[in-house]
Amino acid sequence: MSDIAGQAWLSAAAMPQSSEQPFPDNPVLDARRAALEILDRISEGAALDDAIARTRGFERLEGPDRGFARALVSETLRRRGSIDHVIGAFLDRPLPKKSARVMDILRLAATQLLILETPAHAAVSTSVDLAAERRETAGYAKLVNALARKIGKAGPEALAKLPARTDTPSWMWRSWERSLGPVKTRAVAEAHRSFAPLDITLKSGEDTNNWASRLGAELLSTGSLRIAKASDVPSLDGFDEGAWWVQDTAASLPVKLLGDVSGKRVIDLCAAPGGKTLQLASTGAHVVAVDKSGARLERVKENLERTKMKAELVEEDALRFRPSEKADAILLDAPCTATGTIRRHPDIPWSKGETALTALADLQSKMIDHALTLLKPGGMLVYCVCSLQREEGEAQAKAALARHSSVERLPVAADEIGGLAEAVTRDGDMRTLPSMLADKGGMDGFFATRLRLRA
Ligand SMILES: C[S@@+](CC[C@H](N)C(=O)[O-])C[C@H]1O[C@@H](n2cnc3c(N)ncnc32)[C@H](O)[C@@H]1O
Repeated sequence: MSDIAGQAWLSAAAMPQSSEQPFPDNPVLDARRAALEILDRISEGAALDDAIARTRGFERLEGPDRGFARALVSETLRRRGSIDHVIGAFLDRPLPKKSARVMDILRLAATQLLILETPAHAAVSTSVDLAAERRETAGYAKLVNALARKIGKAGPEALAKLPARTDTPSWMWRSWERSLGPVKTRAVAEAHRSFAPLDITLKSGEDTNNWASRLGAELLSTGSLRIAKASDVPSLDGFDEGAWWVQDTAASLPVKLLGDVSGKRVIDLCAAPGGKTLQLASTGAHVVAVDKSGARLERVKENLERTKMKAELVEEDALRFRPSEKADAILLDAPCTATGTIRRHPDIPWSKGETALTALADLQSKMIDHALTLLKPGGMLVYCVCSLQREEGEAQAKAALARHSSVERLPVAADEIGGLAEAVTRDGDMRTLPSMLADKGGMDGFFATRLRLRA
C-alpha cells in the first residue's frame, strides 16, 4: 500500500495558470514530452508508427534523443500490463479516468526506472516536471514524485515476480491457449518481451556470403540475413544500390511456397509496402501488385525503384479487382490483426480487440473466394497472414477447403521453408511463432496455406 494514502492529489494552488503550449525547449524533457504525446495519440486509436509520424516533437529530436523517445514508448507498450500492475500496487486507489495523462507520465517513469535503467534522479525529476508543466496534470506532481521514488526502490522486485502473461490482454492469451496450448502460449509471450532483430532479404543472384560479411550479419537457414542490432537502415551497406530489402524472415517464407515463378503471371493481391512483390519480381515473375491504398502503393513504387525492379501497380480494392488475364499464381497477404508482429509493434495488444478480429476474418474469407476466381485452372493461391489468431489462419484454410470443392491443399514441406519442421502443421500449413528460432532472436508469427485450383 502506498504511504500517500489520503494525500490530496489535486492541489489547485499547484496549477500553472499560463497556457500550456508551446513549452520552452528543454533538451532533458523534449524526448519525454514527445513520448508522452505519442502515447496520447495511441490512446486515441493511432497505431504506433502513425503516432510517431504525426508527432512534431519527435521529428524535432536529434539522433540519440529520438532513439530514447522511441525506446521509451516501445518499452512502455511492450511491458504495459506489468508496468500498470506495479503502479497499481503502489497506488492506494485507482486514478480517476480523466487522469489518463497522469497514468501515462507514471508509465513512462516506471519504464525508465525498471526497464531502461535511466538514473533514478533523472527519471523522477523529469516525470515531475512533465506533470508540473501542464494545467491538467500539475496537481498530480507530488503524487508522481512520491510514486516514482517508490517504483524506483521497490519496483524491480515487484516486476521480476510478474509472469509474461501480464503483458498480454486476457482475450488474446485465451485465444492463443485454445489454439497453441499453454506451453507455446507462454513461450510466445516470453518472446514478445524482446525487440525483433533486423532481417534482410537479398535480391536474387546477390552473393549471400559476401553480403553477410559486409553487413556483419548471420545467414539463417531460411536464406535471410540477420543483423542483431541495426539502427539506421538507409545508412547500411547495399541499401542505396538496392541489393536487399528489410523483411522479417517469417515474412519471406510464403513466397517460397509458390515455387519457381520465373516467367509466370503472379498477382500480389495486398501488396504494400511490397516486401513480397520484391521477392516475386526478383525471381523473374511478371508481378501485378494490387493494393487499395494509393499512399501505401507509393512505397511499393519507391522500393521497386530503389531495387531497380519492375511490377505492374494497381490501386484497387482486391474484392473488385478483375485482371484482363487470369494468373498462374496469387499471393494473398491479407490485412489482419498482425498479432504475429507484436515484437515490432508492441501497441497491437492494446489497440486490436476481438471486434476487429471478427471483421477481418470476414474480409479474409471474402478475399480468398475472390482470389480463387482470378486463377487459371491448375493455378496456385498462397494465402498468408502475420497473425497468431486461428480465425485468421488455420480456420480460414479449413473453411476455404470446405467452401470450394474445386480446391485442394498442397501441403508444405519443411525443406521449402529452411528446414523449419516445427513450423509445418499436421494439416500441412505453415505456422511460425515468435518463439521459433529462439536462439537466434525469434521470428514473426505467420500463417500460410497453399491451395491449388484443380485443372
Ligand atoms: C499485410 S499488408 C501486406 C504486406 C505486403 N504483402 C508486404 O509483404 O509488404 C496488407 C495490405 O493490404 C492492403 N489492403 C487492405 N484492405 C485491402 C483491400 N480491400 N484491397 C486491397 N488491399 C487491401 C493494405 O493497404 C495493406 O497494404
